Amino acid sequence: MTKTVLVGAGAMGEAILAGLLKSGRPADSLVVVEKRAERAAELVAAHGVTVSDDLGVVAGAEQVLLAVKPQDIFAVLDEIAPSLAAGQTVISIAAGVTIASIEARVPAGVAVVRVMPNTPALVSEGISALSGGLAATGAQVAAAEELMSACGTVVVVPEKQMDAVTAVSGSGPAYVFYVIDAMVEAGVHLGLPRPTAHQLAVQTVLGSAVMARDTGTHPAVLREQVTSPAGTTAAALRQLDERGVRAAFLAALEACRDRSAELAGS
Ligand SMILES: NC(=O)C1=CN([C@@H]2O[C@H](COP(=O)(O)OP(=O)(O)OC[C@H]3O[C@@H](n4cnc5c(N)ncnc54)[C@H](O)[C@@H]3O)[C@@H](O)[C@H]2O)C=CC1
Ligand SMILES: O=C(O)[C@@H]1CCC=N1
Repeated sequence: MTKTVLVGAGAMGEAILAGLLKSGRPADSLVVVEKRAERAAELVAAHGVTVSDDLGVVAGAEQVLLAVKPQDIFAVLDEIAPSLAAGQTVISIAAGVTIASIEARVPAGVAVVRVMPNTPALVSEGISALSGGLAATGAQVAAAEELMSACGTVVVVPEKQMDAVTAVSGSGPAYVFYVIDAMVEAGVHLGLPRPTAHQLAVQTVLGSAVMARDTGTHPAVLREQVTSPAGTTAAALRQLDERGVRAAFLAALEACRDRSAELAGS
């Protein structure tokens, strides 16, 4: 029996698919619905899953995970609603789109769970924040948590925090890749061979993240440990402060949160 139908296998849908398969989820318990034929062929070749272009396959599935754009989700919901029945769970990862707006489009008794994942799901190092809707039972929320735990860590949050979550972790990988890219380019500017600069920057970010997670020490303290009096790090951090990098992060995350809230009405 098809346990889970994944609708929309773009960047995030494929990352979740890959995380599920890597965690040992059998390919025959999943069906992917992807409307672009070229993309569907890529997914079959890369993951050996069944890919359909028929949204009717959601009938009878335990969970229907919607990974289409916020601008497309209501059209998809209107199309699948006649095939849904009480007891099924619709899981949406669409940024900004509220549980209430999804509940209004599905039959009574269909559970809705809203999730904000991130792309490191692809390597099982993602983090997903999850909120259950009114019709979702504890068991259905737990099943959604279990599904997403194949992609990394899962935290349960009140839905009102979802736009802020999107600003920190949903879009967060993009800021980290931006920082890595900037460090590599700066390293090349300073004369390092590009592969060396790349390896140094990536491992530095990875090692720092693991250290922050595993020691539980406040990041400001970890930063102080790197900063010798009148040394090199102090000279670098002074430039970051003078150029307003901390303020830029605040403005960026505020803009992200606001855009997420705007997408509610898309
Ligand atoms: N990209 C990311 O890092 C994250 C994305 N999200 C959310 O995930 C969703 C997808 O985002 P992306 O993967 O970036 O977008 P995308 O545009 O790469 O993927 C969307 C996919 O849905 C397919 N699609 C559209 N309508 C369809 C239909 N009727 N039937 C079947 N397939 C259909 C498209 O062909 C495309 O492959 C969005 O709602 C976004 O807010 C959430 C967290 C992180
Ligand atoms: O950029 C976006 O809208 C999506 C949602 C979170 C990350 N990517």
